[in-house]
Amino acid sequence: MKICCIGAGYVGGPTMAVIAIKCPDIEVAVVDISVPRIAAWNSDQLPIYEPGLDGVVKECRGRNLFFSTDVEKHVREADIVFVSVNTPTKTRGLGAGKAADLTYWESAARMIADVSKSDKIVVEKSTVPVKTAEAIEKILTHNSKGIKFQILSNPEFLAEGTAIQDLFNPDRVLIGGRETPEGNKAVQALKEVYAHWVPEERILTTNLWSAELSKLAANAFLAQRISSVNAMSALCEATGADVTQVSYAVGKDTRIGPKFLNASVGFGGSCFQKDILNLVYICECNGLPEVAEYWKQVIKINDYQKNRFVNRVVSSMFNTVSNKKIAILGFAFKKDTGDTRETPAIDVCKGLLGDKARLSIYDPQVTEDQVQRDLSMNKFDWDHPLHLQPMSPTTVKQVSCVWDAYEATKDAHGICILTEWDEFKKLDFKRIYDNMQKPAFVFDGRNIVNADELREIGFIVYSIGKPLDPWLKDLPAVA
Ligand SMILES: NC(=O)C1=CN([C@@H]2O[C@H](COP(=O)(O)OP(=O)(O)OC[C@H]3O[C@@H](n4cnc5c(N)ncnc54)[C@H](O)[C@@H]3O)[C@@H](O)[C@H]2O)C=CC1
Ligand SMILES: O=C(O)[C@H]1O[C@H](OP(=O)(O)OP(=O)(O)OC[C@H]2O[C@@H](n3ccc(=O)[nH]c3=O)[C@H](O)[C@@H]2O)[C@H](O)[C@@H](O)[C@@H]1O
Repeated sequence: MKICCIGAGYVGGPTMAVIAIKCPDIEVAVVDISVPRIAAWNSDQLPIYEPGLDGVVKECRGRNLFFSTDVEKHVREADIVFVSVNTPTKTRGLGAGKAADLTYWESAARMIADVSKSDKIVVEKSTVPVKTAEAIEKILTHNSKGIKFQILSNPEFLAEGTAIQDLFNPDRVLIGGRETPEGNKAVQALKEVYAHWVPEERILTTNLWSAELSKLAANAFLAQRISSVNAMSALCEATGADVTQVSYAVGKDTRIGPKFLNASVGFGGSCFQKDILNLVYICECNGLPEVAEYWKQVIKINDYQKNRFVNRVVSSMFNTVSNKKIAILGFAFKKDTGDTRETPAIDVCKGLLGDKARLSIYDPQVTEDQVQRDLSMNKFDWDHPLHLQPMSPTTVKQVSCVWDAYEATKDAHGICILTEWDEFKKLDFKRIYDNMQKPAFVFDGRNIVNADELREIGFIVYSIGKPLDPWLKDLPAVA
């Protein structure tokens, strides 16, 4: 059997590498229109940082895993074609700011129809609006020259930073297909691929629309938990409760569970916001404004949390950060990834720059070039293939990036911790304090420092959702 995956990104690359390592009898080709991305997959410096990925790729690359820009050849030869291309939020026209832009999906589908010479199973791996399979089916069958295509929905649930362990040991694999004999056969064929390593009871099969909607629903529920705990964090600060204690107590209820209840400066990542906006749009299109409004609130609270954080920083520092050096520790949207798509750090940095701060940024996995791109890019432009993203000629002058947390914090007035990298927990804060301007502030957007210890050293500390430092008590949290 031959598998081809269109789109060698955060999903396509790791997912196919794991299929290749677990299924030595299957030949897997990952193809992409981006020449540098494929070159990187074929080099020692993979295009994405993901713990454990290097080892998996090294073991099967050149054996039964291939990365190529020859998209048409590999699609033509494949029995199963996964499509894992970008599905960004539309920035123009109908549904702008909400609906999914299916440009890349449609062009992939048309290309599949053009080059195919044998029947194929086409698998939606990208996250798409519910009912997309119907549109894809139409594109394929109207251009098929008699070739038969079966469309399956097989959404991906991996999280970045833990992608390899998530793929090795998934909570579930979801496969949706048409409820016809041909549809069932296609579902069975894909099920057999996963059955190489996933226990049968964890492979769920549903109809197409349930599979498509379950992916949007899962991301909406996960993001909703974070917005719920973040909303509580604001109330904790106002009342003297401690959000970590509240989360622990709430999560002990087995019906709620302990995971995904960490208050933060806000959730980021390429999907939560995009997928919820997409869900909101679908609800509106289906005449369900109340349901749309309900999910919109998850995004609103996330934006509120990021704003609230910036306002805390500015109001604590005598209501101005103009020309003050602020150290930003962490820029990626979470630890163990270099991904900065929709990271809360972008909004926080933009907020501080709006108040004329000077920023010194350190993230162990993010380059200066990436930070500059992110800070000068328009909303949602980041989610297009790299070579199609508009290049901004301007650099943000008040921003510099360094490769060391001590360098970033030297002479700074304040520190904002925006990613929970493990190395930040082990920093020598006494040394940092001695080299900072006084009073020295720490704003912990991830609740990773020991606030009491830092206060002992002399810092004024703000931790999300924790009882406030006396310094902060009478200052307005929201300007
Ligand atoms: N990043 C994540 O953790 C997850 C992402 N998803 C979904 O998976 C999809 C892909 O996401 P990522 O892998 O993060 O995106 P990505 O941007 O890392 O990768 C997408 C790749 O597709 C390529 N591409 C676009 N159009 C193409 C075409 N017509 N032919 C060949 N290649 C093409 C791009 O050059 C790019 O390399 C999205 O729909 C996303 O919502 C789902 C679960 C997890
Ligand atoms: O569709 C997707 O793209 C993926 O989106 C998320 O995965 P990911 O965005 O990679 O990472 P998460 O671990 O979910 O974190 C998302 C954001 O929420 C934040 N977060 C997470 C958990 C928490 O308790 N608090 C919190 O603020 C993280 O710091 C991060 O900014 C989902 O967890 C995956 O199941 C899904 O496949």
